[in-house]
Amino acid sequence: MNILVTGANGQLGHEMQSVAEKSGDKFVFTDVAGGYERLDITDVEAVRRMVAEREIEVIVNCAAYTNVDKAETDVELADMLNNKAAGNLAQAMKEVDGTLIHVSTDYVFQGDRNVPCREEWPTNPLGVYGKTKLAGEKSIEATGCKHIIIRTAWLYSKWGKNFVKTMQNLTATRDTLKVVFDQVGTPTYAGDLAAVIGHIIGSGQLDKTGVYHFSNEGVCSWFDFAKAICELSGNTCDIQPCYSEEFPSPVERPHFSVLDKSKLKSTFGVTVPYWTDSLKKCIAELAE
Ligand SMILES: NC(=O)C1=CN([C@@H]2O[C@H](COP(=O)(O)OP(=O)(O)OC[C@H]3O[C@@H](n4cnc5c(N)ncnc54)[C@H](OP(=O)(O)O)[C@@H]3O)[C@@H](O)[C@H]2O)C=CC1
Ligand SMILES: Cc1cn([C@H]2C[C@H](O)[C@@H](COP(=O)(O)OP(=O)(O)O[C@H]3O[C@@H](C)C(=O)[C@@H](O)[C@H]3O)O2)c(=O)[nH]c1=O
Repeated sequence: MNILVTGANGQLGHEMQSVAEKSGDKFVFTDVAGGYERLDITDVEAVRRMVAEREIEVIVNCAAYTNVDKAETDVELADMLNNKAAGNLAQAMKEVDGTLIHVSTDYVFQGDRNVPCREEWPTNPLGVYGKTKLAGEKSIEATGCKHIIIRTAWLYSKWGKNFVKTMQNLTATRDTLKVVFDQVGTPTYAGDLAAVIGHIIGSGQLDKTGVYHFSNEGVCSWFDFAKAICELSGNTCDIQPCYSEEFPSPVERPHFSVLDKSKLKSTFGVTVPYWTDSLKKCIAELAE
């Protein structure tokens, strides 16, 4: 199969490259930066051309606008990337009867119930990032293409910018730190998400159109996550829990966005690593 990966220079895009190395399928890795073959997903004609020339049957969309705070004032670009471009990719797949594997977020939920969020629950994003990601899901569905939308959460890896790398730096350079404990969710190691995407492709289950949830197993607050990162990195910062109000941000985030993964596990038959086990793996990789 010929598979197009967009956003190859991002966290998930990098991890998809390890998946490709172990696969018999032919992958084309693209981005707007980083020395990959150039594909701007906002350019629908360029997407169509690449799909036709490379006879693409599956697109794995790892490209997105992921700066949650900045999206509040950069609404047009966030919408262009997270919504309209997602629709472009879906349209291109519809035209060749291919499948779009797309990644969305726990931030589509308001997060005001303290039970794990299920796929069919009502959504109510609190900020521009979440709103544009939800609009992207709807744009994909509207094309009628075969699609697998995976909502994930709190993604980290050794690549790019993420909470693990930020906390490693802060806890190595500061004596004390405040981290919110009233936002609860589950971290996701991008390598585990890429492996699940590889499994879905490899097991020929691309016709199982729908929305699915995936994160690592377990539950924690950003405070607990920060404590684990600090300890596993061998740092000794005094981290104190705080309320969201004490950590100023232009955008409100969900208080409880743990994702229920039952649907993905039963549909695709995958087992999911516990969050601290995967965190240990990533921190070991970062130490190399
Ligand atoms: N990060 C997280 O915590 C979470 C992410 N997600 C979702 O998971 C997916 C992957 O996220 P992640 O790997 O962290 O994302 P990254 O921000 O690490 O990577 C996104 C990539 O897309 C590229 N890109 C930007 N504009 C374009 C464009 N016009 N055409 C093609 N590529 C472009 C970026 O390039 P450049 O850097 O040059 O802009 C970057 O390389 C996204 O859909 C995201 O919404 C879901 C939950 C949590
Ligand atoms: C750096 C820092 C952050 N925080 C808080 C801010 C925020 O509420 C929380 C996490 O910080 P971040 O900047 O990583 O948050 P954020 O960028 O909102 O992370 C989100 O990114 C998008 C792309 C997603 O899809 C989400 O799943 C989620 O991963 O920790 C502290 O309390 N203290 C600190 O020192």
